Amino acid sequence: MECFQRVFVGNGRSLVWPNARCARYLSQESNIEKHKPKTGILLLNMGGPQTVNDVPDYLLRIMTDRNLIQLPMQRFLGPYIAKKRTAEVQKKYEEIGGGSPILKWTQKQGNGLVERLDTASPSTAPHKYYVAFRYANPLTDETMRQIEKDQLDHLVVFSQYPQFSCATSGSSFDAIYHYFRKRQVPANMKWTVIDRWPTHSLLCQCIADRIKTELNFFPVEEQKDVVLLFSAHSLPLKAVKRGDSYPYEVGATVQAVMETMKYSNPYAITWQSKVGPVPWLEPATEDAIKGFHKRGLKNFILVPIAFTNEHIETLHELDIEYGKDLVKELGGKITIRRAAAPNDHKLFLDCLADIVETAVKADERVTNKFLSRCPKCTNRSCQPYKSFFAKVCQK
Ligand SMILES: C=CC1=C(C)c2cc3[nH]c(cc4nc(cc5[nH]c(cc1n2)c(C)c5CCC(=O)O)C(CCC(=O)O)=C4C)c(C)c3C=C
Ligand SMILES: [Fe+2]
Ligand SMILES: [Fe+2]
Repeated sequence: MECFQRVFVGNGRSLVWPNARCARYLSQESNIEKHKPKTGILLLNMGGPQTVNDVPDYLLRIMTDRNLIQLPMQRFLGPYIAKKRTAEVQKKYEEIGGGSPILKWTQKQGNGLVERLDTASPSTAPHKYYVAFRYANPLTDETMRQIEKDQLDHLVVFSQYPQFSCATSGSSFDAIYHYFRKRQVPANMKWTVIDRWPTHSLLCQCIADRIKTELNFFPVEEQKDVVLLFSAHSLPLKAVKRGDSYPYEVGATVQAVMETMKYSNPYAITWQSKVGPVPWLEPATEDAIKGFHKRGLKNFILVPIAFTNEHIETLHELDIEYGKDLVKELGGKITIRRAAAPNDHKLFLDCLADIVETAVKADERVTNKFLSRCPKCTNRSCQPYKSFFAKVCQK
């Protein structure tokens, strides 16, 4: 008899619950013990400040992360730049409602994911999701402590960036390595690492659906000419020259989405959110809109392609700076709509669950053998002998 059974709770929803008639369940451990999660799914992301008061710490962590930014005399220059940017960044958060929605969306995604896994994979249930942010609460160290306490059988480390960059996913993996640098890795806990999923078919179907929703706001006869601008966070050219795979993986996502949409519309990849004076990937989203507008194009949909939640760069940069301010600057003779991020779209929750289920079934420590080592990178997250993968996954 199964120790766990599926209990239907209405609205077609179900939960996995201890089976009170199971002899093993009754005779052995307590109810509480049986509720102990067996499989954890650790959702990695950068996070964002919950309130404007959290902005200084958030920026300080960003500016002192050498996997993300390499500055001369970083210990001094990093905090200095963080302090200088604080007021400007706080103002932006105030304009989008006072804080980042990343945690809210991640929790919705975690709940949707666990619900699906409990139903589809009772043998590895109960599942529990954990959130580890790199620059905001809940931070990686705090979450790893909880994971150790929970004594899981299996931990699935799941980067929430679909495309790998050693500045983003790499930095999060490095934070886990850092946590275990002076600690024992839990001996009985199995690990699975999901480091990228840029062309997953359900991700592409979800993004295509988000685009179609926006296309329907245009007059039918204009819909096929609406320009889709897939907008990804830019990357310094220095990182591209080191061999970071992020730009190619962003390209792969865009091609897979367009394939799903049967190349129904004109499209381009553009890059947003450059910071500082060094050269970054171009064309910038703003310049692309201006350039296409000059050539007489007037209908656009901006599609966030490298981040799965709404965040400051969709809600402020795309919606306010381009969707409102730039439209005004261009004399109002242009329509810019924006596709929603995947957020809690059903197809996206199905996508997350499919990725985890497939990875667990494959029973390999690392799901993608092309674990990024930028050929010329000196970042700690790229150095095999020091890295998280060497310590945790490849022993
Ligand atoms: C998803 C892809 C991202 C890549 C690649 C990336 C690289 C990258 N970022 C910086 C510097 C900053 N990024 C900042 C915010 C920020 N970055 C991403 C995503 C990627 N970054 C997101 C989603 C956000 C916003 C999160 C939120 O708060 O909602 C910031 C802070 C904001 C600011 O000061 O304007 C900095 C700084 C570098 C240098 C880099 C590549 C090496
Ligand atoms: Fe960034
Ligand atoms: Fe690298």
